[in-house]
Amino acid sequence: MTLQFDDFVLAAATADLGEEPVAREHADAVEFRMDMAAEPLDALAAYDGDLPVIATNRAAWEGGEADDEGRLAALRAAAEHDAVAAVDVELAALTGDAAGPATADAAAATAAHARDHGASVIVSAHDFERTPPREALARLLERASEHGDVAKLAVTATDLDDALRVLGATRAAAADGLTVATMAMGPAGSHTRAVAPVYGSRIGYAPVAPERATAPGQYDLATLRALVDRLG
Ligand SMILES: O=C1C[C@@](O)(C(=O)O)C[C@@H](O)[C@@H]1O
Repeated sequence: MTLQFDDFVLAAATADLGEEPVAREHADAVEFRMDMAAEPLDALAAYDGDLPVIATNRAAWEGGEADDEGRLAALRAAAEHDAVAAVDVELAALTGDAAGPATADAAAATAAHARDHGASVIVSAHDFERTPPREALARLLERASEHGDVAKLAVTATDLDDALRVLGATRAAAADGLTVATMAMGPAGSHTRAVAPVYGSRIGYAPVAPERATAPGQYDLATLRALVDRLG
């Protein structure tokens, strides 16, 4: 399966691919949080859903639950499944900033392997504490774009000025021709999940049920679908 990201893609974020049938009504894709799943590669092998899968194996150092040991190898194996239309690789892994040069090589090999198997590469950067200054947001989106098909930025808004900065950076990057996915985490940023697509963000993430949120401030899937459709 393929995902182009020419149009907005709403991904049901889940650790359980068994949620796909319920997600289908509202989602365009499933984000499979491999790092939060028990036997993720077995689950992918058994997957027979209709929705394309975005495979994410989020590192513990980037707010996820995966150890570095075997993390990128599992993502490479995931990319070999036909249902996997995109993989998510952390910018800090690709640059070597987080886990060193060996990880940078493995991350680049993972992105290349995904492409060889027809999967797009989403390059992501997260900040679970703050929203960096506007220039830094722009730089992160540019650097992520150099490595991937979609540059994804999820930062934490503590007030409306933070949220506005994320929307401004989204608009500027999209106007420059970058393919971006942006959102502000936390309660002050929730509305950006509905509004950022208006400014050019191409991916939204939402859990099927609010108690299974994969990040702070997410709306549930049906709510985000309704908001995005209404604003779009
Ligand atoms: O990176 C992202 C974005 C996200 O953190 C969010 O804020 O919706 C949710 C994650 O599941 C996904 O991998």
